[in-house]
Amino acid sequence: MGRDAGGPPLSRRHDRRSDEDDIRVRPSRRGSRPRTRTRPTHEDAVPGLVVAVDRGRMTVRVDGPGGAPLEVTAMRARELGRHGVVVGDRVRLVGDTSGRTDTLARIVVIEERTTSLRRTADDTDPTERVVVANADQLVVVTSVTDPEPALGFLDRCLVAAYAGGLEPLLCLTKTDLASPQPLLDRYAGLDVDAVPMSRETPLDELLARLDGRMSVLVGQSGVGKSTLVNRLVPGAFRAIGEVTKVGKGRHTSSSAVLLDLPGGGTVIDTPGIRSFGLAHVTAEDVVAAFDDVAEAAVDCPPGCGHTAEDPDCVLDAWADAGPPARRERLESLRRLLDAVGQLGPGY
Ligand SMILES: Nc1nc2c(ncn2[C@@H]2O[C@H](COP(=O)(O)OP(=O)(O)OP(=O)(O)O)[C@@H](O)[C@H]2O)c(=O)[nH]1
Ligand SMILES: [Zn+2]
Repeated sequence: MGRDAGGPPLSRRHDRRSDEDDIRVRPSRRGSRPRTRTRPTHEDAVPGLVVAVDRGRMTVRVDGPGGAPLEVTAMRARELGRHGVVVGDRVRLVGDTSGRTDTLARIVVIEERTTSLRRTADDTDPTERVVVANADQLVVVTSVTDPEPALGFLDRCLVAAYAGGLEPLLCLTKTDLASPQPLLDRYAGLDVDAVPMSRETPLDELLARLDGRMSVLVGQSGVGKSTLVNRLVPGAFRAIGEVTKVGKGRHTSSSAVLLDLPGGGTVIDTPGIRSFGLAHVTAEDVVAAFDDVAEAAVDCPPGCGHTAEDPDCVLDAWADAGPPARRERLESLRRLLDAVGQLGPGY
């Protein structure tokens, strides 16, 4: 929207068009100053991908000379206001994009996000933070034992994935120690894709799902996520066996970092994410990720939470009217909806 330098306050305007005409015939008292501030078009800005964020400094990957990837350090331009930049953001840069030591470019545009993995600090604090932008899938790494699967955390990860537009994938580690079957059964009703994994399992099955896509990896401490990342991205050198206490993660180790898979595709490791506050998520956001359920739920009363306690929820009737698998699907979905309703990120 254009801003007039010398026009009357908006409240006194009756007809915007005549007002503009008025200004044209009666030049602003400030003389040569242009009436409408011309915002830079940034047509020559260089497109890039944010691969790391560290205390206000972004590492942005751009096409260097000859198309070879080049990493440029950049800051947010002031004109972006409070708009945050996260790993996975597609941005446009101006200034020094040479990537040489001690140079700094400016991020002037953040492209619209296709997906956003979000969380809130806890379930009562509605301030939401985008953790990663534009990722295709959320890979939830969980061990089948040692440590025992944190079911509440798994449910919460799935909810965050569905609410953010990411496809969830379960990567079930340490299958040399126990069977993944109980976990597979738990999520069967939701059709969540799952890959069993141990240190000895070939990576093919997992790589087939990561190929050509941008995937975020989340997992609680000790599940074997670093072991996995080091296998997937030789040279990533993620620290293995490091003890991190929930809620006491150091900031230096908590930022997400984007890593390239040798065969194509990228994984984003999120060492600091041990919980998902879901204050920003509604039951509707979750239900919307399941076409069949969403279609049935249009007959629910407005604001229906779709849980077993919601008296007029039509989903029970929907489940009863179909094959037994529908009931299983509804039960699985309601477990996720319970996670939305629960308080406390440690749930
Ligand atoms: N038995 C078995 N142990 C594994 C497997 N994968 C990893 N481990 C062990 O589990 C422990 C934790 O592995 P990490 O890779 O450090 O786990 P993490 O998820 O990165 O945990 P943090 O370092 O706390 O973030 C280590 O002692 C690994 O050697 C597996 O497939 N089977
Ligand atoms: Zn309902």
